[in-house]
Amino acid sequence: MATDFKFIPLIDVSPLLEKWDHPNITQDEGVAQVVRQLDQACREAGFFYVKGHGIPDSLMKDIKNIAREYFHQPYEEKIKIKLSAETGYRGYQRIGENVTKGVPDKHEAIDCYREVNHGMYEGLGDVMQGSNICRPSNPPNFKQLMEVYIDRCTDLSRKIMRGIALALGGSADEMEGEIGGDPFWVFRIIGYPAASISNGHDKAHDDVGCGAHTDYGLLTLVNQDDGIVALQVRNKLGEWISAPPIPGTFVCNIGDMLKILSNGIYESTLHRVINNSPKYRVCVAYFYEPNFDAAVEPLDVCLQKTGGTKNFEGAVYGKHLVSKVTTNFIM
Ligand SMILES: N=C(N)NCCCC[C@H](N)C(=O)O
Ligand SMILES: O=C(O)CCC(=O)C(=O)O
Ligand SMILES: [Fe+2]
Repeated sequence: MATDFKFIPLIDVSPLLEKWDHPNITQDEGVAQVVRQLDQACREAGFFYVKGHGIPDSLMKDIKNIAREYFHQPYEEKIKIKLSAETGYRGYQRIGENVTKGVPDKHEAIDCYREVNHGMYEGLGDVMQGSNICRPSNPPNFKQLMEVYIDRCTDLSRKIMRGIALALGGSADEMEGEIGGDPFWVFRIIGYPAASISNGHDKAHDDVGCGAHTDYGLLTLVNQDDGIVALQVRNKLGEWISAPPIPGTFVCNIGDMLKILSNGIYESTLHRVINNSPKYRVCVAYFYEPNFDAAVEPLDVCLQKTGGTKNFEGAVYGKHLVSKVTTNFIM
């Protein structure tokens, strides 16, 4: 359960990454320390920064720079990969098309999902079926860079999830196999326009780049633009705690499916984005999600720790996702 945390902790995950598949992983003191930090962060904030993650700084920067270049293009170019129901909700959405709790968000984005081929997951996959137009051919390199980046994030997320599984008292591979062995990742490249100039008057309200929401799956890796403070996380007192960018780190947070799996020991924390800076902000978000057809239920080990009663209904991840994407857009 989120507490009245005032800041978001930073965790060096390198010991976990070094030993992620060691048979005696639970006996390693370095790993045990990371696991304790993950547990505390997930209980208190549902958010944490990671360093020592092994993804080169150059790759983290390159993907943000190419995102910036993409959004800088004229609308006619960007709309060539327009998101719609026909594309399986993949592709480009302009400012105001994504809606959170009924309010249009002040961001543009490209949404990309793991491939869904015809007939996969029986009927459940149909909504998410689409060509891969979410992989733009302009700027050149974009597609290739995206693929490299997504692979690295998938690998890192799997290893962090192993640490989280241990933190919950399970085995390291607790969240693999039927739950997350074939993760239905989501990849979003997001652009937030600079704050509008208010002629010195107090603005009646901030322009909300992305309204308060929780993420849908297991674990999100956010690669934020350096130098702009815009992401905010809500604590138990209802205060919005900033998550300022720390160069070279990812901001990680828990999604709705991990809340269910942990039977509420961990929760998906509300967060939002307000870009009050005079600069355009880019953000590259990678979402590590369960298998599309995973039937997500509280883990036995978590049920035992929480008195044996299910605090949440189970969910099929694909259904949860479809219920979100089909209501997220006004186009
Ligand atoms: N795949 C994820 N998590 N995307 C996050 C978008 C959150 C905003 C969305 N309009 C909503 O209301 O959920
Ligand atoms: O822009 C950010 O920093 C976070 C974006 C986010 O929360 C999301 O896309 O789910
Ligand atoms: Fe989010």
